[in-house]
Amino acid sequence: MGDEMVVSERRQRGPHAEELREAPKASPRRIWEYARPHWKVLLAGGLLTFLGGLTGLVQPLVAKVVIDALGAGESLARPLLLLTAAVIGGAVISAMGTFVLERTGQSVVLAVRQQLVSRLIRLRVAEVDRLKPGDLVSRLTADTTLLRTVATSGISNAFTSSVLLVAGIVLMAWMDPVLFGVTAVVIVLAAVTMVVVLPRIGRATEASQAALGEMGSKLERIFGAFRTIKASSAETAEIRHLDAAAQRAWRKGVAEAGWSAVAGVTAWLSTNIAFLAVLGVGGARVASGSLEVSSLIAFLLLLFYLMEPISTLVNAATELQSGLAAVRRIDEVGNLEREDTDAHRPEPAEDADASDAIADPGRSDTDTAHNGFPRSPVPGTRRPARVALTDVLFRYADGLPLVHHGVTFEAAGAGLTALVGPSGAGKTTVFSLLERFYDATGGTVAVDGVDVRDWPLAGLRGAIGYVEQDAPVLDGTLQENLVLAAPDATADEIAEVVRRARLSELVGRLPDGIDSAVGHRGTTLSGGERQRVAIARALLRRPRLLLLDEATSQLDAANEAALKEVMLDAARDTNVMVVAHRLSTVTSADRIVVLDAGIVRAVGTHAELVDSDDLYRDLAASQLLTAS
Ligand SMILES: Nc1ncnc2c1ncn2[C@@H]1O[C@H](COP(=O)(O)OP(=O)(O)OP(=O)(O)O)[C@@H](O)[C@H]1O
Repeated sequence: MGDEMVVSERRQRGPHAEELREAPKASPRRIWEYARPHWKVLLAGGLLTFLGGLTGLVQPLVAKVVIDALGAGESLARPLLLLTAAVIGGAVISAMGTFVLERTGQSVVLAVRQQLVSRLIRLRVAEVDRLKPGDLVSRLTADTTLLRTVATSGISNAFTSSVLLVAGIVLMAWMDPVLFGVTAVVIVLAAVTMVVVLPRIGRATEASQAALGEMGSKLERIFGAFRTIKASSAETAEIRHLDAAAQRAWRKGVAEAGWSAVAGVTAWLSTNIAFLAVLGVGGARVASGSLEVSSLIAFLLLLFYLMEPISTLVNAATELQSGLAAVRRIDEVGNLEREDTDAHRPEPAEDADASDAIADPGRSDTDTAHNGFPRSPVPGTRRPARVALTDVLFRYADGLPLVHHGVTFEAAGAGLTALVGPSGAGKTTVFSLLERFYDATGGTVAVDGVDVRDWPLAGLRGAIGYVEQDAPVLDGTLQENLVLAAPDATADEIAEVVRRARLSELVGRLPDGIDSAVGHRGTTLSGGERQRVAIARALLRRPRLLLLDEATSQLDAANEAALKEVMLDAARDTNVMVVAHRLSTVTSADRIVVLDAGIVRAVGTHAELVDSDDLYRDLAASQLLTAS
């Protein structure tokens, strides 16, 4: 024990940061990357909007014809008809274009949400352990909602306004280069102001979204321990925490609104000043006879017409900044370490042990179906798993002390193995390594002679039934809870585990039987019932290895006896490992592993250990209650 183990590069995990790793500042290209799959629809929508806008551009030109016709005393019927057709046609085409573009925006958001959900669910346990779920939830809800604005009106408005603006500028330059020069000076000054203002909008948005995320985390903290908050009369203090985050979101929101107002007024002022300047310079030129009145009016109309695309473009740029802030927060989730669900990796490893395990005919129960998940095993063909830990070194994160200092023990075949030891000895951590919630820092954790890191993850977990210490029951019905890990279980199989987990009486008592709702976190069930539901769920998976983390709280005698019976029953044909906190559990165990401060002190039966191990004798004398 205690030998330094070298872990291959492949197995090393990245540094363990305390917060979400900051994604680099998002560029507008990131938003384009999300939109790219829809480029054809985007193009069609863009063309429609552009066409709609073009008919608008034609209007000043037609107006010039109307005025010229008026001056020449010609009929107005034709030009007016043309103008009406341009207005109505333009409106219809614009509406179609806007719809197509906004629909694309919604599709972009849908894709982002789907990707985010799949990333969140596949996060490694280690990442979720150090993060705040409430903040992650806000990235899925609040940030994607923000992205929707930019991906819908933002993309379409930016696109249409830019095109119209460019067309307008070209038209202006063609109509009168001098007046265009006057306009350009004013517009360039406005653009410079925007360069200063826009990044500030982005930063304010990001800070306000972060504050929203913090509110989510605080709420999640409160509802995660609602009874404790009430019982501790901590409502006022918790409200203060939430209020502080809400105030921060408000401050940043106000800052964002302020900068947006500056951007808006800059756009408005610049076009109006340009209007006045053109009127002044153009008027002087009309007076000197170098410009026709109709040309000045047409130019002013064009400028007036361009006011809208300019302010829309400014709005779109503002939204783009918010969208980029949201994309950055969404991208940070993408940087988190995810599990390789390796649904399509057929074999565990290249080493000899691994191929032995695969070739073993007794392994029919770990066969994988088309999607890599274990098939329902044929009763009678299940072979209990072999578990072996060899010189396992483990720390939860770089910089933290070792939890396991070289743990070595074996638990092979059917039977009950009890892990005992003082609180914090590293018992639950053994289960986390077997389930690969975490990977060992050194040494090997093997199931059936194959390093767990070389098992396809779905295959490994499919062979294991796991009952956490606080035996979580999820919101939903009893039936939904039971089939969580075995969605294909038949009614007979469910009835069988209900009987084995001593739940028949409960099912009989509930108003809707097995279809009764159990409440958020199973609050309508007792602690012992929740535990048995969790065990039944694990058993329904027909595991070859059952990991049971015994609750530290005391159960009443009837519940304790029921639980022990269920365990012993399962141990007849399954390798059952239990983190034991009760004397009755260990005395029934076939093998007891005594862990102390990250090393295995002794292995044996109850009788052997009472004779040979002082720590065990003390633990047994104190009923193995680990809160020592
Ligand atoms: N996610 C985690 N991150 C960092 N440290 C952890 C984490 N989980 C557990 N630890 C630490 O690792 C050590 C071993 O924890 P573990 O839960 O394995 O102990 P245990 O023997 O099961 O204790 P108990 O009997 O009280 O449940 C403890 O010191 C604990 O503080």
